Amino acid sequence: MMADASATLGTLLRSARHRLAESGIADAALDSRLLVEHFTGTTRSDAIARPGMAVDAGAAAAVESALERRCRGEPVHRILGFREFYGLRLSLSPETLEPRPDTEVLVDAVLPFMRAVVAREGECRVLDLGTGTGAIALALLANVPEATATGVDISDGALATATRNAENLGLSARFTAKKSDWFAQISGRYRVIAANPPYIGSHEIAALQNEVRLFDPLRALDGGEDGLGPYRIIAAGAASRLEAGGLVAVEIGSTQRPDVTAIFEGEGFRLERTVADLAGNDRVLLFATA
Ligand SMILES: C[S@@+](CC[C@H](N)C(=O)[O-])C[C@H]1O[C@@H](n2cnc3c(N)ncnc32)[C@H](O)[C@@H]1O
Repeated sequence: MMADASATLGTLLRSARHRLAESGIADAALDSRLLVEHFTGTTRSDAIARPGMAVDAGAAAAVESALERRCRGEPVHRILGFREFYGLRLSLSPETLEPRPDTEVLVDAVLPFMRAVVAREGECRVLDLGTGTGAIALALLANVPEATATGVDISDGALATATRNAENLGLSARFTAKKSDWFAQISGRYRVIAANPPYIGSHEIAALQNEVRLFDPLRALDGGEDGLGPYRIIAAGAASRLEAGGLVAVEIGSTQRPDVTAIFEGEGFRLERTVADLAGNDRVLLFATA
């Protein structure tokens, strides 16, 4: 499909879907709709009510270039530059992991605890280790107006993106971005320590899907030789940064529950709860001090 000065929204949507399907893109219908809507500035309602509306040549050319990127395997949200997480629109950058729906399970698991703390004490301090786009911290803040959060990352680019996301969402007064190698620069105590650390074994990276391996930053994926290195550091440092009665919530790979539990138990924690993701896999572990 070439940019066409006489394109209408309906023809553009149809040819975009056809083009992605022919290239073997699994979600051709959804991806084509997301790309066309975004780059033409239209909505689903426009597509239904006004399929004959003209699309100017600039917008059609932008759609064309987005489709080329998608056909070459770039994930649709990387092309859009943002992704929805827990109802929040988060900007992405090359230094940030694209937040995943599985991580929303961690937010769901922590929110009731935070609300109970706020009901008793009027505040709740959260530390989000490896914050990336700020996804976990910002979703928690958006849903608990009395809470504050510090988002830690080792990547300057990720911290810049998290800061921008906090500003765009009106949460920056309660969010602090902090550069730190896990706990190295963290001195205070927090009621909740949350982390979705890199947890893929270094030798498994080569076998990941291209969309992950080529577009998510390696630093967000690689958990060292056995994928457990970050958990060992986080478990070892958590007790001295946790307030009394605090909670540690970590996302895990689907087979890592026994290993991660043993690591935390070895540091004096007790497994409170295992939470499954939408596919039924173990995905989040909640620990309290024993
Ligand atoms: C799997 S991503 C999670 C991002 C975000 N929390 C989410 O759930 O979408 C892991 C994050 O940990 C960060 N990270 C990796 N090594 C780190 C370290 N030594 N100290 C702090 N953050 C680190 C990466 O830059 C990345 O943003």
